[in-house]
Amino acid sequence: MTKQLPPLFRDKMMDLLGEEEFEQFLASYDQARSFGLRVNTGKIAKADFLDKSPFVLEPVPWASEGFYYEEGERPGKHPYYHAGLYYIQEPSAMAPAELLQVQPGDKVLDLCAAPGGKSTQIAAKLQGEGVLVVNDNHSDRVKALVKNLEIFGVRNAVVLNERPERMLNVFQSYFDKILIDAPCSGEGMFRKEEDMMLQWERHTVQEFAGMQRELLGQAAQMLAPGGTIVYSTCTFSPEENEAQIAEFLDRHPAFEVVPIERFESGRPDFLREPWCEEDYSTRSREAVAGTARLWPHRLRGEGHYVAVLRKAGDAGAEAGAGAAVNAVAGRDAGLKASAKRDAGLRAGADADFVSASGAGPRSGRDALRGKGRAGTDSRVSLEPLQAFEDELLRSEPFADLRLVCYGEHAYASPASLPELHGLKVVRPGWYIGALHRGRFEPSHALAMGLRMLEAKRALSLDLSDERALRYLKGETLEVAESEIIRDPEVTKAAKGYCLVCIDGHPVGWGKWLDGMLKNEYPPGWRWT
Ligand SMILES: C[S@@+](CC[C@H](N)C(=O)[O-])C[C@H]1O[C@@H](n2cnc3c(N)ncnc32)[C@H](O)[C@@H]1O
Repeated sequence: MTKQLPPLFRDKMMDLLGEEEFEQFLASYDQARSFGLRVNTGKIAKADFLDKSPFVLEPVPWASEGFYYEEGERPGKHPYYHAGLYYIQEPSAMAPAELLQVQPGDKVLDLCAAPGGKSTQIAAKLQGEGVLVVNDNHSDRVKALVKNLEIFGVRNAVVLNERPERMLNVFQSYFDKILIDAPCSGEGMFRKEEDMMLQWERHTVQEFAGMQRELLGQAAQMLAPGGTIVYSTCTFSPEENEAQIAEFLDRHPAFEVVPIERFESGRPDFLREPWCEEDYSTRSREAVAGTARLWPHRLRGEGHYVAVLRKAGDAGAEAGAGAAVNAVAGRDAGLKASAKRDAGLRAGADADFVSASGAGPRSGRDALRGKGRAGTDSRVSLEPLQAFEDELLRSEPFADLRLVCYGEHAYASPASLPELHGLKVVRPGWYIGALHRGRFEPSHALAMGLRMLEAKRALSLDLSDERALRYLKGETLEVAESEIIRDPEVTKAAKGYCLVCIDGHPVGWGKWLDGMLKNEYPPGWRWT
């Protein structure tokens, strides 16, 4: 494979690394790559997953929920994948979100998020508490992002399809933590995706450097005092890495680098002609030594670069800097309800694609449960949704969220979110379902975000039950009434919607009637 590397790239790496290290670097292209998956601790405790994992797993040292699996395994072809129990992710790519040190309750922005690898990692760390805003400016890639968040069962995420400069007014100094997993020339992915080599040219590095500079400046404006930005790329070029950070520090004196100790350090010595400017301040030049390089010849993963940047601010927000960034915190608890907030109902906008073209949803006064129904300005009655909740849901999964209707579509949105005036909103929150002609049709996202115990009617198929795969293929199933799990005190009838689970993990809806389960698994998600 070394022969296929673009000659200009080889020459540049030789110049940067020097002959001896360059040989080691080059040799890595002929070595086997590593494969990784990350457990969704928003759905299952890590220990429980390891108990039932069908794969041989080995921990990724820098990611609390990350594991290597062996080449030849096919984790994407397993019912647990459809249950959202893990995400398949290249091991080095697990480092940036880990270094962001997300805590439940944080307000987090994933600025370049599609297809959502790192968004799902952040979501698991939030454990359903706080706000996750994910954005990507590419409309097709956003679809994969939405799907990955849904399969992961994320309840507190908002999905935008925006140019970051349009987000500045709404989110000025709003976020505690921001991840910029920047678009880049992808040199670190040459071994994993050989096509990347064909696209690589010297000028692409310069183009990406321009975009990265803008993204860093925009993120700085959306970050609260005391907040943290993690900047990452999957490329080696210093123009996109150390030079970005040095220039950013020179322009933003309120920021400093929080040193990362776990990996090889960033390279101030790469800040030289002909690759980079040379006139950075001493502070900035020295600071890039605290950023990190993940080299494929030094660890089991592909090439990445990561920098952790802290904005000056109040002491509370700054606590945990420094050493804390090197700790790997594992949290295996399930989704937890955060402090009760006012669940004000908003209703009214009429677009199917949820795009706040100035107006946005209108506010009503009342909450759905126990405090009334839609506000007087609503054109959509929420009664069918309430009836569904009464019939099917044991918990109050929307209690801490704000119900929002866009046309017929109901979402549960993080309550503390600012108004998203004028932004292209793909998902204003957890998609609950459609209110149509006096009926409520629960969404697949609702099923994926629930726990089996939250449903008053459920069916749990064993992994070994041939009906588990048949369900995922979209087939109608024979299901005896006695198999429908329900509390006779609460739900006497087996008839109607039922949360279908595999080994106790929700995979979708079915409708039971007279010994048959009508399959509600969405066609686009089916096992093929
Ligand atoms: C490296 S990929 C992100 C991968 C993602 N973080 C993950 O872990 O799955 C970079 C993404 O940035 C998006 N992008 C490029 N320019 C952007 C911009 N100006 N604003 C927002 N997103 C952008 C691309 O569409 C692409 O999906």
